[in-house]
Amino acid sequence: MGGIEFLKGHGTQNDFVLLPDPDGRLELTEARVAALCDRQRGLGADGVLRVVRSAALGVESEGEWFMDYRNADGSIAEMCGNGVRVFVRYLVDSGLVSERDFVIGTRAGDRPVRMHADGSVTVLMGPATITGTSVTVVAGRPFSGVAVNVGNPHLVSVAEDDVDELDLRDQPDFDSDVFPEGVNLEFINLLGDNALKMRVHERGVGETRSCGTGTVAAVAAALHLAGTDTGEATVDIPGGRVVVEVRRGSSTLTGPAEIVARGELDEAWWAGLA
Ligand SMILES: N[C@@H](CCC[C@H](N)C(=O)O)C(=O)O
Repeated sequence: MGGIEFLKGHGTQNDFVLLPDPDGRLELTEARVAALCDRQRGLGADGVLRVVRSAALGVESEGEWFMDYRNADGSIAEMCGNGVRVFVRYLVDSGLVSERDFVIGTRAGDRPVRMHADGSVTVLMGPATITGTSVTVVAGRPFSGVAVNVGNPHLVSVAEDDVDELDLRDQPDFDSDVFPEGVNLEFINLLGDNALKMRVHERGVGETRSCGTGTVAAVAAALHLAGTDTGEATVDIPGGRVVVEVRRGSSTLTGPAEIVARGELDEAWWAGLA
């Protein structure tokens, strides 16, 4: 029996293990995802992208391929903006998709995508919906924020000081009445000239070097605070830069996507994790 194929990739240093599983045969348990993502006892990643045919999961989608995304702790999330770009890069590079414009199925719904000649990818991210306000506490310091849903939940706080100064090693507190399923927490500086700087503490992961849905939420929140719902901005995250456009009822995310390695998992190790 052949081993289990994997690839490693990242989008602005939000990194993923990809598991090609076209027919949906892999038994992807929480324990296996957590072990794969562990940077000491596994390959190390912020999340897992299982590459599976929508039909194999019985998912209704215009897209042939479904992004089955899992957070590093094994939890399931609706959507991953950086993950979609890496997923697209893999599908095109491997010849599984021959078009440059196509649709990916996700738990948040279908996401139309376009892969550009330089390997970067634009994703139509759907609406970024402002759902209210809430407060998060980082190392005893409260930050009020704007709650935004981009398929998954976010709370975006504008920081007065440089976001580089924040200590995001521990899970910041948040209001679990407002976010019963947990929340991704973004902290931004408004740089002017349609530019933001952002750091993020992701649900199910911890601090990451980028979060695509988070950058869309950040731009939507910044526009909302400026009294509008339409605009474009660059977002600098520790792992690089993306470009976000927000319109009423829709948004796009454009950024790089890289595949860096491929190999086979050890079958005995995998079997021992079940
Ligand atoms: N890194 C992702 C978001 C992944 C899901 C998130 N942690 C959640 O639980 O909602 C991105 O690039 O969007």
